[in-house]
Amino acid sequence: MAEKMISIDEALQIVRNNAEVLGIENVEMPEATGRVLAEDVFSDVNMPPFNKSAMDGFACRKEDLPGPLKVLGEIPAGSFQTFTIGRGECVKIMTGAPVPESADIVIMKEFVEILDNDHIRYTKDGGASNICLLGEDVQKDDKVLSAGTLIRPEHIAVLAGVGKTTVDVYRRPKVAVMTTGSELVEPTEKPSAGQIRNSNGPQMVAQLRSMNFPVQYSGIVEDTPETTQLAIQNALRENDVILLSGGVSVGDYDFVPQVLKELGFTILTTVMAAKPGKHTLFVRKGKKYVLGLPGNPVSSYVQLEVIGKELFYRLMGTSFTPFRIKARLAVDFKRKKSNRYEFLPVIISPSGEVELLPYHGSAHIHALTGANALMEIPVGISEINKGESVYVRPL
Ligand SMILES: Nc1nc2c(c(=O)[nH]1)N[C@H]1C(S)=C(S)[C@@H](COP(=O)(O)OP(=O)(O)OC[C@H]3O[C@@H](n4cnc5c(N)ncnc54)[C@H](O)[C@@H]3O)O[C@H]1N2
Ligand code: MOO
Repeated sequence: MAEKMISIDEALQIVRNNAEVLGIENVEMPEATGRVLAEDVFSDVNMPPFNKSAMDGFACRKEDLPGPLKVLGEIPAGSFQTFTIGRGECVKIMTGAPVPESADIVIMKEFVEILDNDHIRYTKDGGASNICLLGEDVQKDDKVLSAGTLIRPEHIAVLAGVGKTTVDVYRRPKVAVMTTGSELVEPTEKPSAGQIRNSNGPQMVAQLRSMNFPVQYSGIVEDTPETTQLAIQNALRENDVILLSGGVSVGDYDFVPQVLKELGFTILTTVMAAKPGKHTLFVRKGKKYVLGLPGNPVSSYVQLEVIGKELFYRLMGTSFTPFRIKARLAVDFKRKKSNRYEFLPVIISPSGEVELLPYHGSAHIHALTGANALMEIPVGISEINKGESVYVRPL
């Protein structure tokens, strides 16, 4: 009997409810990109640490403009000099240098006329103060980053700025990638009759590497219950998650669900109202997880992006929000059945319109290489007219 299809949202919720963080480790700050902070980070300094000049020019009192102003001396960046600027006086100052307390404006050197060796005049009316005030960006003891933040290079700059040279981050999941199918040969081989090359294995490894995860490639597993069981048991010894493709649907040789049940795993998802990716298997036993993706390469790619990323980022202590935008369809779209949430390879044109591509279904990897986005078609929608807006996920 056919199993009940759950929605993608239900599947995502099941993943969220089950994925538990794997632990915390301390890493050197420069190596922390792609990791998730396991602690709040506070600033040990004010930023800027003093009233700082934003321009190369002259510091003076606004009320004395346009001058003439007598130049008392010079303050380069990196030096801290105490000038008292009085009526009709100024100090030459560089970007990044501390502005003397007695000045309330820095006039840009481009708007200054040199009158003689030590006198200048402002040639403009008004203008910004060009002073970044002490603590205007961050105050000492302010929280600058929160636990749960996925660290990007711009976060590294903040960590560096507050002198946080090592940080607590959540442990990344160790993932074994495995492909099942007696028809598969590795890319180094020429397929014989009835065989195809394993494209999912390298694709899944590449997707995980782009997330900066350590990956163990466990190879091709023949379609027998014994080899499937042995391969899963071996991979589980050193890994938190097995990411596998193929053998997860209803064929006579699709042994993965049965083997996982025999190994004591709880089956949490089997069929999902998704196209591609109807057969997306998610199972758990304690802190070990298996995500079984459909064998077709487009299905495996898409569901690693949709369900896989939710699982991996949750295990790492953060949530994953897919980046989606709304764009107008350049042509009419129709589909026969609307019972699954569909992801379709498309091109967002330079003018921002969504163009469809020739696409023959979930085995058609070449369609993905020509696409720059996935268009989303919700359940219940079978027609979308030209000019209507659709959600697209840029690739
Ligand atoms: N009676 C039914 N048959 C099928 C259904 C169904 O609901 N009822 N669903 C179809 C859909 S949709 C999909 S998707 C597939 C999923 O099947 P499996 O995940 O069990 O995958 P396989 O049967 O092992 O393979 C499917 C397809 O993909 C090719 N493949 C497998 N692994 C790789 C790989 N590593 N690299 C490249 N290509 C791979 C495989 O040769 C098959 O052509 O089931 C449908 N059938
Ligand atoms: O789920 Mo299958 O992945 O629709 O082709």
